[in-house]
Amino acid sequence: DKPLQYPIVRRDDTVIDDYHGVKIADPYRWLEDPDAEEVKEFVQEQVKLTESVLKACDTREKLRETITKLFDHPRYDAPSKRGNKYFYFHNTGLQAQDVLYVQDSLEGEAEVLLDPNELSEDGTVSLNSYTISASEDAKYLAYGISKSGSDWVTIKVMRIEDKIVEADTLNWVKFTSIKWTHDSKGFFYGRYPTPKEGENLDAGTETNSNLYNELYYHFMGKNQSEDILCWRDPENPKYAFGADVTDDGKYLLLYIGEGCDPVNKVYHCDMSAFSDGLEGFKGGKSLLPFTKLIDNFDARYHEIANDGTSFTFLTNKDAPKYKIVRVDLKEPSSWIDVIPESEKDVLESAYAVDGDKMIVSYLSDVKHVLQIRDLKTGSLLHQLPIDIGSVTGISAQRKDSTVFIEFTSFLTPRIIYQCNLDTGVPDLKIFREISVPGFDRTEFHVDQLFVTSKDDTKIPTFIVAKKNIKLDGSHPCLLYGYGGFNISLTPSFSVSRTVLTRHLGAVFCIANIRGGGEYGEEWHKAGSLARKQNCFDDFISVSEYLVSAGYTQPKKLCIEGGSNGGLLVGACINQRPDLFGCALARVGVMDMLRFHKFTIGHAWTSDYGCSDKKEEFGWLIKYSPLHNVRRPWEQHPEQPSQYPPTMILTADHDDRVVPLHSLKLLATMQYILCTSLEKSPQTNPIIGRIECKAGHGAGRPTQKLIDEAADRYSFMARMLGASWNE
Ligand SMILES: O=C(NCC(=O)N1CCC[C@H]1C(=O)O)OCc1ccccc1
Repeated sequence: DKPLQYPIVRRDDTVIDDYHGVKIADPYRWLEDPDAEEVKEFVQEQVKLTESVLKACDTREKLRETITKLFDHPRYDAPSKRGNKYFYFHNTGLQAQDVLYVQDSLEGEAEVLLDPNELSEDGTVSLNSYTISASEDAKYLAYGISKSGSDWVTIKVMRIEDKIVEADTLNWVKFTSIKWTHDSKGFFYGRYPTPKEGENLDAGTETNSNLYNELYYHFMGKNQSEDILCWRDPENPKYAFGADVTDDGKYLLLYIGEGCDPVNKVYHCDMSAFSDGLEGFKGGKSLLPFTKLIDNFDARYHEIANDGTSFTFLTNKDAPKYKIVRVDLKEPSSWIDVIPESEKDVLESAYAVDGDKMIVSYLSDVKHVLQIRDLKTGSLLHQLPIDIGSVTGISAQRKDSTVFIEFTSFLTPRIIYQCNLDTGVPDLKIFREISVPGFDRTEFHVDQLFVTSKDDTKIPTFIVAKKNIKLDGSHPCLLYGYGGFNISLTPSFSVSRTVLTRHLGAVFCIANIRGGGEYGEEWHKAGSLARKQNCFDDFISVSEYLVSAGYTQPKKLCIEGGSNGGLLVGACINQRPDLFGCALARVGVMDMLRFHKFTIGHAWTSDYGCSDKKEEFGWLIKYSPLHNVRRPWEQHPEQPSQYPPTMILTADHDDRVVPLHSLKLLATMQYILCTSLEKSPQTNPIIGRIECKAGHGAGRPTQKLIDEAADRYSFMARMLGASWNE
């Protein structure tokens, strides 16, 4: 087909930065201002170009229709018991946002408690978080709402008995949980300072850096201006604060983090020592009096339970695959192991249940294993018999003897198990099973392979495909990856992926590359900082394996990733443009020299490093997608290849990874590969899909999710030459 008409975009060649003596041009710096008319025009031009390409993708409507139909099935999440009531989310199928229900008993009549779909016409207002006041009765629902997918949250409070929404409204809130004191008089939450300059700096389109986080306590019935400032640390503007109130209502725990590494400080405050609760701290005279238990960033500590001053923590201190430890606040330097570190498996989470037990979840070769253990001794009581797959949620409280477990896998949409611990041997009963009409799991097969990477590291790789495919290299293949921030890609069910494998004959793969948490902190570190290139080597090795083993061939292989995974895709097409038949880079981090300047980007230096430092600039400049676009036909004249067809996706309210990353890479690729040449060998399209009134992904309404999937995968289908079969 005829070469695309790309817009001619202004380059400002006067913008040249000096990084430790190295001059780096940044001609599209002007694309960093979301409010500039010129940037809005750039976006409009790209939207038009992309629409013209998508119109020619003939599976687009079929995909939209089939994904919509398969998506239209009732979904639930596990119930949570709070006080004397149960709470759970439910979606009838195509509702824009899940709805929060409440019931007096598991069998009782459920009623709608909060329906976010009523908060906006187009479903773009979402429920970001919620917490029920923790006293005996479930008195209040405190909840955070987000608009257009932004990370900014407005906290509201509803009285549960009559569903009246109180006047209390808290703004400038981001990245926080909500923790009630047990007297239900109020709750702790984290926020950022109200900016001095103009308003509209919490729209979700601004790029201002989020620094100087603060911890507050809100009294019900008061104005936010009367909230108590509990903690802040002006000397350390990158610090972020999290609070927790222990089950006995006595202690306030302060977690202090500085970035995204699994490391934090832990301070504690005995609130029972305050004569009249937190009232005494009104007027902001002083911060709360904390005692420092851990005052360094050597490890992560997460509280599991306490009995008086004896505290049980999950930690990775001297245990990169984590362990459970105990300390008495009265003797803060003597720690004992309760569950020692496992040789092979990662101890991912633990919850106190049934008074004297805990349910622990291990990740073992990227699949979850659940155990019941004695809280005091750590000894193994029961192994819970769950299938190969993922535990995506555990709903448990120490005072309850019943636990709810959310399970999913590639071929299991979701099963919610109910586990009663007060009977001798705990039984796993199916409480609810999500079924997807039209999905027949017997048509598919799942494998887990271990692919050898460039340095001989074994990379776990899941492969999902129709049964009995021939390994003749003929299949379109979608390879998905992430590789960072200690995040593990475990098996999950996806409607759109099911449609691709069923109707496009696609093979779907997940590569558990380094940088994730699949094998604990060593695996995470092996794909971070100076070793970030391992992520790309791993992903490229898995790609080469899929070709050599006969699953697919380069021109039928599509790679996809989001956010840090968008960086993965951007780096891999720069390094091996010949290896892929299509690339989908979603909300990617593409400018590795400037990411730390925008919103919460400064927190990511724990994985990436920072160009402010000479050595770390040296790491970043080598793989930064924006700075490594080069003409393949000039690099390797012997094989005049070109970049694969590439779709770069972003959204105007993405204030996690601001859109400038994608816009600058798009302009750079279109210039270097296409518009700067009279006649360019680059005939594969390089396009941007820029969504409006949408953000990084969380809270995206159902229709927008479906529309984007239809666009992404119909582009992929056309570029891979995949045809639709009923
Ligand atoms: O930024 C993240 N998480 C990392 C994140 O969202 N990243 C990391 C890279 C790009 C993007 C992604 O991959 O989703 O969470 C917010 C936060 C707030 C306060 C302190 C630490 C973290």
